[in-house]
Amino acid sequence: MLKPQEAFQIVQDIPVPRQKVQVPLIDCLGGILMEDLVADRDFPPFDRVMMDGIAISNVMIRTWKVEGTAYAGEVQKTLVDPNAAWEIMTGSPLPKNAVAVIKVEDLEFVEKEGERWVSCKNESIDRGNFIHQRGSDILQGQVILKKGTRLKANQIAIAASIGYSKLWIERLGEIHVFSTGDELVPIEATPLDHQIRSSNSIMMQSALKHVGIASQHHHLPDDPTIIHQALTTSLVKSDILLLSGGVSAGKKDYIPGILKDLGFEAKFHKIAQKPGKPLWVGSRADGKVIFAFPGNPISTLVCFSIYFLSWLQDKKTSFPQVKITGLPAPLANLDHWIPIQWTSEQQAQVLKHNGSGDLVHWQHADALAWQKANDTSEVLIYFPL
Ligand SMILES: Nc1nc2c(c(=O)[nH]1)N[C@H]1C(S)=C(S)[C@@H](COP(=O)(O)OP(=O)(O)OC[C@H]3O[C@@H](n4cnc5c(N)ncnc54)[C@H](O)[C@@H]3O)O[C@H]1N2
Ligand code: MOO
Repeated sequence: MLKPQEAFQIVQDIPVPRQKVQVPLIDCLGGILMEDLVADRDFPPFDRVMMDGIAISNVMIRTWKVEGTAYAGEVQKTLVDPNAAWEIMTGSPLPKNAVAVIKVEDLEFVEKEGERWVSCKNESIDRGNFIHQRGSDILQGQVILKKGTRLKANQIAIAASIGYSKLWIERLGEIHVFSTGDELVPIEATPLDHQIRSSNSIMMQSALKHVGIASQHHHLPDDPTIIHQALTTSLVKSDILLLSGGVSAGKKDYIPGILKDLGFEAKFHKIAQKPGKPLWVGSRADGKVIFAFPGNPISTLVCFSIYFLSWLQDKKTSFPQVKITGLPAPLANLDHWIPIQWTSEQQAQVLKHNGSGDLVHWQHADALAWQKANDTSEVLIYFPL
């Protein structure tokens, strides 16, 4: 049977299916840019004043007559008298002939016989002071955002500043999440004695929502015809399906067979790990990918977090180490994911629980310690939850 690290690598090597779409800029976050974007003008487009204060051309004198006031949003002014100054505000174009800006905190203004004068005690005034020079960030016609860039908020701002209200991007489509099993009822239902409320799908959908991915949920009974039909319909719209339940050895564990009938090739079915042994992952020639998680809530949680989310987010999973008290004896043939809780910054203790169907005790888990088969060490690597 596959070791977790082998399974992890196989999953990482599956291409994440993405859709090519043109969407409003507000919806582009997290998408991958499909074209180079070019600066439509110099940035900044004019010599931009960086501080509220005055703009001057003579840096050798310390008192200037004020010729006028220039605000952001006004056309560029001209400093006519070489020994005079313009009062200027942050964001305004530097007046023609000015060579430096002095900030208002270093200035004193006085009114004399109907004229406004300004003086400054600074010892030296450097030319270019507080001037964000035209084209110093980028010149018109140069590539400002490269094709293939994953768009974060600051890159969305750049696209806006060069006039793109829509972009062509590659992004994840909606993920379809399926719970399966005749024993499951919706959250709001009152279960009969032999029934339980479904919790796996809302767990996965919440985690997806947290990372900004839209999903929809459907429940399926243990009926192969209905499952086959529902998955066929879903695969027309969605590139990634997440299923929980029906993948182990029970008489109604139909999922692997149905996925084969739908044209999916299993990358693997079963990993030498506990919990989560019967995880099924596969893909189809059209690039669609299905993760079918073992139904026990903790098995779904562990497989979803460790294998699926790291794949989806293209994250190199980091595995730091911690010293752990209360470890059980290692298993002979399976790697063991053990819930641990921090006792200090350096140490953690094992949480007692009743197996992978026990959501209650696992609520306190801060991380999953990875105890490899036959490994008796008390210092283990872990996966934060
Ligand atoms: N003979 C064997 N039996 C089992 C094996 C095995 O190798 N041989 N593997 C065990 C392991 S490990 C796991 S994990 C489970 C996984 O089984 P399935 O994927 O077939 O899941 P189900 O049988 O459908 O359900 C298992 C358990 O989880 C509950 N469940 C399912 N879906 C949900 C949900 N959406 N919300 C909450 N709880 C859910 C379900 O009611 C069952 O109690 O199989 C072992 N058996
Ligand atoms: O995934 Mo199973 O939890 O080992 O019961």
